[in-house]
Amino acid sequence: MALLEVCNLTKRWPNGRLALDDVSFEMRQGEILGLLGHNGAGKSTILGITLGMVRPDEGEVRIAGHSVQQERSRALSHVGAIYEAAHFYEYLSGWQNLRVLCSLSGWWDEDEAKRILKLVNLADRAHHKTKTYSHGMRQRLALAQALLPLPKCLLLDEPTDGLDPEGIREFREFVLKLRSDLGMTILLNSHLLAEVEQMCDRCVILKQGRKMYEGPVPSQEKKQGVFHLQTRDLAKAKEAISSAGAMLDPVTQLVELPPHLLGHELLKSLVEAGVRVDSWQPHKPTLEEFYLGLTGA
Ligand SMILES: Nc1ncnc2c1ncn2[C@@H]1O[C@H](COP(=O)(O)OP(=O)(O)OP(=O)(O)O)[C@@H](O)[C@H]1O
Repeated sequence: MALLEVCNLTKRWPNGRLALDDVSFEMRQGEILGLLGHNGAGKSTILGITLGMVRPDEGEVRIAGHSVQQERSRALSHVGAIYEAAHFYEYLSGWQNLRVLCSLSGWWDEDEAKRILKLVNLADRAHHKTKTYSHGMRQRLALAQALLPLPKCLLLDEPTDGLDPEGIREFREFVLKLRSDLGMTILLNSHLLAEVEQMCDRCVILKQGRKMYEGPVPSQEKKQGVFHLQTRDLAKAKEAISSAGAMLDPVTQLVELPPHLLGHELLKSLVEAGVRVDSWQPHKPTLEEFYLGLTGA
């Protein structure tokens, strides 16, 4: 069942700029979906609409079946978010900040707060002032805030921006844990293709406000009919490959097979033609290759 449904969103800003053009996609319960696109592609506008902070011209977002535009508080009761830079009261502790911020929404449960602070690895610093926190700790406090009260769905807007490699890895592990331990559904808005590759089940790619792709993260799938060849006999290989009806790109050494030919059959022909084959592997395109090909960057 879809937990979050983005339905036919169109948004034109008052300055005439079209930020979103009929964008739809959905997220199933328990999945991690990456939202990708160049600067200005419309990712933050989608998040803003999903959080009820931006009004779409057309379309709506439904969370657990409730329309954000029609039943705002009901829909948003299922969502936690890290959206833009997190702001805290610097002279209060992490614990006090959580208490104040949660109380604004009329909800506070001390045991739950303790549990979440432990989950994000902040329990031992919870009573220190936030002005003493590192950037990584602030992001973990923002995550704790997003998780109170336990939402079904988490929206993360560039959550690892500015973190060092250790902080990025730590944050990634937290997020994967949230899915495995709590079955959380997570929308991740990120510029970091490697992050999306490592964390997401599926992705949506936007270009100039339009959806260009929705599906599995491409690098997780072997591309049918494309092999990577490593050989010292490039000229001989090229000849054997073209006489079998396939194509070799001499720069990338990728071989594209015609539909009737199987990889092991072409490998046999290469060996029979006397080509010294160092390696012959099904090609897994990276998300970067796929993304740049699609967005024409
Ligand atoms: N408040 C606003 N008023 C006018 N135009 C806006 C406003 N907010 C965003 N835009 C424009 O809408 C388009 C989409 O912006 P958006 O912030 O959603 O893109 P993004 O994909 O999140 O970009 P980035 O990766 O740089 O954060 C851009 O052309 C942007 O300039």
